[in-house]
Amino acid sequence: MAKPISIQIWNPRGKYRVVSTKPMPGSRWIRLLTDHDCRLEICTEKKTILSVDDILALIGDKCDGVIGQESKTGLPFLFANSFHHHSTHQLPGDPLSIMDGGRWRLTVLTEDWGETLFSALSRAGGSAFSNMAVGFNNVDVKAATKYGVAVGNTPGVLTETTAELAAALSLAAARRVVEADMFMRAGLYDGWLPHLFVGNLLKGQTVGVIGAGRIGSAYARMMIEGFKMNLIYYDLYQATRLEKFVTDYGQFLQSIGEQLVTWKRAATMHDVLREADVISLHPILDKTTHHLINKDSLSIMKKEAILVNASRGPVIDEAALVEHLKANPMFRVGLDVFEEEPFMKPGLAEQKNTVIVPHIASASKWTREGMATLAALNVLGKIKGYPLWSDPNRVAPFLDENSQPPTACPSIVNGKQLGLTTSKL
Ligand SMILES: NC(=O)C1=CN([C@@H]2O[C@H](COP(=O)(O)OP(=O)(O)OC[C@H]3O[C@@H](n4cnc5c(N)ncnc54)[C@H](O)[C@@H]3O)[C@@H](O)[C@H]2O)C=CC1
Ligand SMILES: O=C(O)C(=O)CO
Repeated sequence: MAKPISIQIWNPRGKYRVVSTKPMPGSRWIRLLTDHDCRLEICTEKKTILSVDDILALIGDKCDGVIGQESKTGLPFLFANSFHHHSTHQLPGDPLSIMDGGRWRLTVLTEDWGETLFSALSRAGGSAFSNMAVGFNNVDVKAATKYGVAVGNTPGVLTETTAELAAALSLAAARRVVEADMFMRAGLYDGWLPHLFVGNLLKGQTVGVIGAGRIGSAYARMMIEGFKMNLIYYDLYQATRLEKFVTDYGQFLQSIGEQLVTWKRAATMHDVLREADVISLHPILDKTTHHLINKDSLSIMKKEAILVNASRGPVIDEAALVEHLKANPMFRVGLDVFEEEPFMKPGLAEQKNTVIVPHIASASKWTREGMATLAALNVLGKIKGYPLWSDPNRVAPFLDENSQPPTACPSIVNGKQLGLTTSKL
């Protein structure tokens, strides 16, 4: 069995043993655990992704809870976690086979939180696991529930930060910021030209959002308030608050003599793809959203459209995207996530009509420290037998540095299945 080499131990005499598979930002999460009688072991191993064997070694014979990382794309439980019953999408052949330097090889792209790890955690006396992420497509929630392990995630604290990065990618792609920056640095600029890096004006255009949940709605508001764009969205559920916001904001604009902004809930995703000038993807990753954007869906988008993805890489068929980018030089993308992270499909990096960043959408200091705090409090709360927080989207009380957090688990995704009670707070 592979043994992780380096571990940092805090509060060695603590009664409850909690393991974190990675160092996390900030120190409040460490204090919260150690102040509550936890012995905290942080794996400081340099590997980006720990293998199942590494994590088994970390769990050992006695472990009360684990904080894990989504880290990468995370395909393993894509299909197991789906709560939706119909899909027109094909299952991928072998999601863990990736092309590396011209050879196919097997790899594990993420911490693989399935049957093996949850049964081991349960045998070690553990009942708590939390991802330091809102997405949990790397976790087999059914297996966790079977072994009585609560699965935490970190919603709310990363909504605005992630939406801001999606807005940054939209702008950078629309105005060709990266291309122009590279041109400048290469010393190619020799004076103003009428045709130099002409891009798209956003004002008055239509922004399309696919998956208008927390992040999708926050992004929509930014684009509507910032650039006075009209909205078309597709989601399985009606985004009532977002619709009301656009109606009210449109009326306000009219009252000051400016042009109205409008919203439309599309009956199908294809309506969004056909109509929108900028399309941003914000759904969860499950079997209904795997390769949602593929050769066919790309073909119905406007030739000069902008596509942004800060959700999960496999929502886009990246090989089809590369072909589309090659054939349509005025079509542009902003990508924070990739189908087989940390790799990119051949040809993507060479395309000038791309803006590509390494999965940094939630990377603001406040958000990352907050994610660490929420993940630690999910684990601590379950160990201590605290109830579930009544509204996982209202996490501010857990993040106030100057007060003790509520005695509740901020967000447990299988709380109901485990029969956990909900806090009255
Ligand atoms: N790039 C990054 O660093 C980050 C990525 N994320 C990703 O963003 C996702 C969304 O996060 P939140 O907005 O907090 O989640 P959320 O649950 O509030 O929103 C997801 C929305 O997608 C919708 N949806 C589900 N299936 C759909 C389908 N087939 N078609 C259209 N819409 C569908 C849901 O109804 C929901 O409204 C996360 O699950 C995660 O994978 C989140 C944070 C940071
Ligand atoms: O929270 C998530 O789901 C991420 O991708 C990392 O912020």
